[in-house]
Amino acid sequence: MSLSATRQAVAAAQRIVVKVGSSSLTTTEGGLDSERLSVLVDTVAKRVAAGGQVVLVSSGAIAAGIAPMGLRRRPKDLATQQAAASVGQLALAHAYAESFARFDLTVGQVLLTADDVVRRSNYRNAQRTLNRLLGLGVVPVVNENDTVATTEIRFGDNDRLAALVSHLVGADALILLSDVDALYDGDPRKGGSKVIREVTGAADMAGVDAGSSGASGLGTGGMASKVAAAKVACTSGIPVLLTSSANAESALGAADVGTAFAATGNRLSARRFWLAHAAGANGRLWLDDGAVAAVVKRRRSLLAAGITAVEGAFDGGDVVELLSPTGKVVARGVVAYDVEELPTLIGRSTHDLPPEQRREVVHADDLVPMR
Ligand SMILES: Nc1ncnc2c1ncn2[C@@H]1O[C@H](COP(=O)(O)OP(=O)(O)O)[C@@H](O)[C@H]1O
Ligand SMILES: N[C@@H](CCC(=O)OP(=O)(O)O)C(=O)O
Repeated sequence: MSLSATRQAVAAAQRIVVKVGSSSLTTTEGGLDSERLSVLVDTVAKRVAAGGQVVLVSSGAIAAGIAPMGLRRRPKDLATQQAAASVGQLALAHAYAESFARFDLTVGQVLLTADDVVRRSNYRNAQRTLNRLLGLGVVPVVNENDTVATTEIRFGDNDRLAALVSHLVGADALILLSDVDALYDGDPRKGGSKVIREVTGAADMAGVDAGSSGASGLGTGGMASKVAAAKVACTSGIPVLLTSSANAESALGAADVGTAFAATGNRLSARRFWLAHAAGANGRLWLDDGAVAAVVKRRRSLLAAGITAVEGAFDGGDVVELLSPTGKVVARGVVAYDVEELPTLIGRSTHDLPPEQRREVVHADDLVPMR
């Protein structure tokens, strides 16, 4: 069987982000499964020994804290989740350090909050640290900084975090390891679903039901968050392989398992990636069809004439979403006006406006179309 170009790219990747979910590292009673963890470490160490650089984005802090804290199930309230993560992250980092030491490999713990990638200055800081760790031959083990992240500033799921980290480190591939061997057209727990081997564009995803965030017992993200994360990575030029942690050896070897998502877009600059995926949007601009075509197809700046409505609380310099007449987010960009200024300008052509208000509402350089 000849491998698709995506799988060949994953197999040949030099710098790889591997994301592993809680369900792959912990027992159903809620404690670390050291045996499965060490099998994963064996596989990662093998790839490093072969000259690869691996960033491990590992979930499992909350789940690993359940048993040591004497809890019987995953806590539902944020404070207890954070307490569990505080206990569990220590156990997780310790287990990785011990396990990688079998191969004389050092691990470095990197705990990130959403702010660390949403704010541009923090983004560059995290980028520098991760690059330095990799350059020094250390295996970075990344997780969300659960103990301090509040509901408002959470990534919420590590699949998204892994996609953002992939871009941050300029990864050649992202491997998402879960408890299911591939993406199916419906939840495989229900039976009768068909496996999807390759995703090369939106057409391959038509009719796929990945659930909302229907996670299994210990995870949080579910398949929908993996699909969303795969989209973030591959539309930014990074191919993705999704499979089970039981298939990790093949995933990091011949890449002949699971579902492969082809890189559909080009690598974005740090600024454009931040604009497209990381920055929080403070408002929404509704566009007419002509403006959608100008912005998305012809890559023009957005002018006041093509805007039909404005929502949100934003100042000039904030990030906003640009919506089509049907409400689809077609682009994101940095708006040049405060929200109060726009209502009197929208729908009017530039030459009808006073000279000081003739500048573009979103300049083409500050605008990224979304697929
Ligand atoms: N279309 C689908 N294809 C594959 N798995 C699906 C699909 N829809 C829902 N799922 C479920 O999503 C689960 C994986 O998500 P999750 O439990 O969050 O994993 P992890 O802890 O590895 O992040 C699988 O166990 C599977 O039952
Ligand atoms: N940061 C959390 C995990 C969040 C998460 O996305 O979990 P999962 O769906 O298992 O990848 C933790 O370490 O428990």
